[in-house]
Amino acid sequence: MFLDAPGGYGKSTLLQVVAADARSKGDIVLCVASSGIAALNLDGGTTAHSMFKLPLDLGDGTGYWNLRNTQQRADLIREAKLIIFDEISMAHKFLIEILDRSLQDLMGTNEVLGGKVCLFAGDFRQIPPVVPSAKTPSDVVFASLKCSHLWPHFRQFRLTVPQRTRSDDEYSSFLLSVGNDTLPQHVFGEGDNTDKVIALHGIRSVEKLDELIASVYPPDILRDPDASSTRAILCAHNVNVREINSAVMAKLPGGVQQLVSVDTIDKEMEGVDIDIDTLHLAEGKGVPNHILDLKIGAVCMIMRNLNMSERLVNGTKVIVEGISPRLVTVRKPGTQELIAIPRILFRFPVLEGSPLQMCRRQFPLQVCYGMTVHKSQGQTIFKVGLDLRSDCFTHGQLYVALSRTRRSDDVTVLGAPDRCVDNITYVRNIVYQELLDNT
Ligand SMILES: Nc1ncnc2c1ncn2[C@@H]1O[C@H](COP(=O)(O)OP(=O)(O)OP(=O)(O)O)[C@@H](O)[C@H]1O
Repeated sequence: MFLDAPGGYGKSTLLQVVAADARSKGDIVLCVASSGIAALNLDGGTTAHSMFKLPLDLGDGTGYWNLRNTQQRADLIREAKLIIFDEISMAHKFLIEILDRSLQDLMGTNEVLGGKVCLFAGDFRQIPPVVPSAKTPSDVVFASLKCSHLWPHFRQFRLTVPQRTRSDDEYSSFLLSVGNDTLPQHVFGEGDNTDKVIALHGIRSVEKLDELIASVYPPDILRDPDASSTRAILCAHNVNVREINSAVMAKLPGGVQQLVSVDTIDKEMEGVDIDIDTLHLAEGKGVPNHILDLKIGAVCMIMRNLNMSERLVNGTKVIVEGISPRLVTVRKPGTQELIAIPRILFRFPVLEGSPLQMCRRQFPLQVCYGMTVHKSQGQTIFKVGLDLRSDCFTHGQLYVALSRTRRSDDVTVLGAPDRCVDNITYVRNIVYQELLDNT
């Protein structure tokens, strides 16, 4: 079964209810999602990789994984009456295809997904799987479950009433038009430099970064880390995230404490002559920087799945309570319990695509007043700033960013300087129609 609905129509909430109902009758329900942070929306949720012990490298998607490797896990999966998978539109189709073959092998049957009752949920208007090697939109579309041989086997159910934006009907309709790409297009620029954009009518526009920051994090909110953690400035690009976090950190009270990573060349690469400054400058996807600037009271995001049962996963927001070179002490917003975060080891290429691997020992923390739209998928955010000085670059990014809040009044946008006309900001909306067919 596939539960299909636009963002904020209550998919995750319904999955929770279905799981709770089945469990109340004594049935085993496995709840997974394509990311740790999305899995937190489900009781007992974990990542699909962790639940099914799937390989991180999905290869060409033709393999299968021997689920019998772990006896206890194999028994649990065999016994499960229902498998729930949220945010499936973000999962690479290879993951579902490997899961299909692995379940068939475990259950000893040729039936799709081993004959298990599966309830998958997602919204193909939202951001598709990340395909690092993608060169064209077709490469991204190819990776979607929609393009899998399994897709025709799913029976579809729809939710039709917006929940997150139920107090703002006009905004609900606007969001749907953004997701379905049915708003009128305007053309900016001339000759070869033209760009098709849509108008963000009804959304407050600002012209400077300081104004955007002040609208999301006014001084009284900045002094209250719990309140700050319910807000975010969303950006399409990491470079803007970094700029926003530096600017907000400068406004936070208190002194900065610098935590410097220990960077080394990977053991297997010993003997390779490389400058230590090159290692310090290296940046990896999901890897903290060589220098981590923190302040007491700063809102940070955890950058690794540290502990699913403690709900400390990649994307969990925490508030810094203590800083020392060996430990950073944090607490989750709305709680008082202190959690010690140690440094951990990150292994990654010195340059993207390079075979030269390096190791960085650093705290898995990143200041998160600004964050990428990708990280916000699946979340409800009380006040959103949109930094669209650099446009969105992939399918569904604008729609995900706009659909995190409850009302249009809770969004403020900063666009490129030449894209704000009469207080209306014009931005690019990328939608791959192939992903919306039959949606
Ligand atoms: N039936 C309901 N009644 C009241 N509030 C609801 C209901 N369903 C969902 N909500 C609220 O609406 C918001 C969005 O719900 P939910 O996260 O389940 O939507 P979603 O479709 O999974 O969204 P997304 O696609 O963005 O992940 C949440 O704040 C949730 O508490």
